[in-house]
Amino acid sequence: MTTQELIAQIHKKQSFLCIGLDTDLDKIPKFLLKEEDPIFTFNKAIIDATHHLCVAYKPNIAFYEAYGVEGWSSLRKTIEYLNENYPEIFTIADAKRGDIGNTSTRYAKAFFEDLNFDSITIAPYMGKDSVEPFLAFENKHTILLALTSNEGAFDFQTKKIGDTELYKEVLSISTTYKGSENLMYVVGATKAAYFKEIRKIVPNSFLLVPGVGAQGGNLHDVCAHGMTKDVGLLINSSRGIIYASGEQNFAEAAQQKACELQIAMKKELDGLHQVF
Ligand SMILES: O=c1ccn([C@@H]2O[C@H](COP(=O)(O)O)[C@@H](O)[C@H]2O)c(=O)[nH]1
Repeated sequence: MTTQELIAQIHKKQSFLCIGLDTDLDKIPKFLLKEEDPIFTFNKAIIDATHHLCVAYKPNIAFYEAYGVEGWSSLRKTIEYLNENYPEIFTIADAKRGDIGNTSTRYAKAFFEDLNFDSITIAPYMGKDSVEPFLAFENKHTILLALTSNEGAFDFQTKKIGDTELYKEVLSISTTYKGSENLMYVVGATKAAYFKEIRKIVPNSFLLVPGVGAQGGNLHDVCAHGMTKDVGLLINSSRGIIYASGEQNFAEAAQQKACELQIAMKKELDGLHQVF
């Protein structure tokens, strides 16, 4: 999917919501456990109930790998279901990969070619030759971890190298990579105070923003400092939406939570149109 197609979807749906499919057998409604593939059954119901309210889904790969071959099969069914039934949806493999060049190429082939995701999250720690293999894929997007939502982000990411914080170096150096027009960045909603600085370095890039809801980040604060004229934000919520209910009505409850976020996002978009 191109960035322009993603922007068009955001305007059409008046939403920049990304729903995280962190599907955990210990948390899904118990009655689903008798299904042949409970993870896919759960994901399909969530997707069918919420696809009109969001522009992206983000399966976190750890939740699938944890169940071995069966988990990987549920992941494959989920991405195939999305691509076949909702091709307008932007898909994110939250895999946090990155390795020496030839290994990164295999990761890229796994997620972009075999599974046909639109994008993947990548750890930037190994630098240029670990990231550029992902950027070589046309109309695929590489989402670099810049300033993450967790407390441990302060261990390294905000430490200074000379006069500059590490996360700022990640942002500015990565813009020099070949194919950098396909870069997006992860910035936690819990780090709203940093968005202004981040926008000085990457004024137009899309930011994937996890951390609203369960982690305490605030949508309005993120939008106030992070929005661009093309919106430039994908706000992720996982547990806050998909586990809204553990009962028979789990999909309706997820729809209700997604709807609340979409309404809040529409308000932010209305505000944006008054500015630009
Ligand atoms: O900085 C980061 C990077 C990734 N994540 C992931 O996003 C979701 C957040 O889930 P919630 O339930 O909405 O808190 C999850 O998959 C994380 O691994 C992040 O939280 N922060």
